[in-house]
Amino acid sequence: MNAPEWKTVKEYSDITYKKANGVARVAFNRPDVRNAFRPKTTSELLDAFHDAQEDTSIGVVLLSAEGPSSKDGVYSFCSGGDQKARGHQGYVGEDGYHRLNILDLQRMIRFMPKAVICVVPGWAVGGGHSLHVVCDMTLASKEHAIFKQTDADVTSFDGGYGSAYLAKMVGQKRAREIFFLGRNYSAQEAFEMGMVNAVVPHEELEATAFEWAQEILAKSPTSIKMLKFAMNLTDDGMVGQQVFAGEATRLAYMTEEAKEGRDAFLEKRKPNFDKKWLP
Ligand SMILES: CC(C)(COP(=O)(O)OP(=O)(O)OC[C@H]1O[C@@H](n2cnc3c(N)ncnc32)[C@H](O)[C@@H]1OP(=O)(O)O)[C@@H](O)C(=O)NCCC(=O)NCCSC(=O)c1cc(O)c2ccccc2c1O
Repeated sequence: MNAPEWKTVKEYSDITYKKANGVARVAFNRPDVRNAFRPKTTSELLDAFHDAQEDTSIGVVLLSAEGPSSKDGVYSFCSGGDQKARGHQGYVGEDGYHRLNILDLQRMIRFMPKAVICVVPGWAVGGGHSLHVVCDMTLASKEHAIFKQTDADVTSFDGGYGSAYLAKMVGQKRAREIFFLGRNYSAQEAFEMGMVNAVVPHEELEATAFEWAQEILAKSPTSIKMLKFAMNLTDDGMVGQQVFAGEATRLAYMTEEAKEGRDAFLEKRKPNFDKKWLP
């Protein structure tokens, strides 16, 4: 497969954002602090993800990271919330407000009607670990990826997707070990636990993610969207039902029956549903 011709969509300070061949690549770009996120980082991520969601030519989003660190050559995906930006009630942005807006990004990833692949070139820690959990799939660098949960070291706890959903993925005992002990796990160990889809040689990581994206893009967009929402549904309660049902409503709107209902209202007449009670 030819190398993608990435085109920068928009310049940001804390992330990079590019597109090529139906794929959007959103990447952390603070490698010298292991790609820790501050509120500005998260706002930029939300902006880029919103653009990718709205762009009908985009079917897959890669959430990745730039690197390595210019200080010591270490690769990272994301080390979670920037502890230097952490204030009394959350992470403090330039506007002085305290935020936990990474949870907004988690929901955006979870509910966006497109596949999101997490590309982990190095450390995936704390809130960075939770982000990989909430993505639809994860590809990890064989040589450099390390998965670690430090929430219990810094009095934080992702009580939603980061932990409870992780437990559905790797099992209760493993999830508790990951959070309670905060150990390092290699890409291979994460794969064996069921939280990584493939362990990829570092040099091939980005190309492999792009190939996986191309395979998904060859499928039916409606099927991918409905499958994602169907798999989310049982874990997302009423919101999951709402998201799935919203798409079912969209499909119903496309029927002749729905057009008749709309037209009858606009023409101030009774609808003629023509007794199409299909078996
Ligand atoms: C990631 C590490 C394990 C890497 O260790 P290593 O030894 O390789 O590197 P250093 O520790 O020397 O780090 C290099 C350099 O980067 C800076 N840095 C690294 N991580 C962060 C960070 N998270 N914030 C700020 N700065 C960071 C480090 O200070 C060094 O800088 P120098 O100037 O000295 O060069 C290790 O770095 C590590 O353990 N990092 C911290 C991981 C962490 O605890 N993250 C926060 C977890 S909590 C969280 O992320 C979180 C955020 C939310 O918004 C939530 C919202 C709602 C619920 C839960 C949330 C949540 O859990």
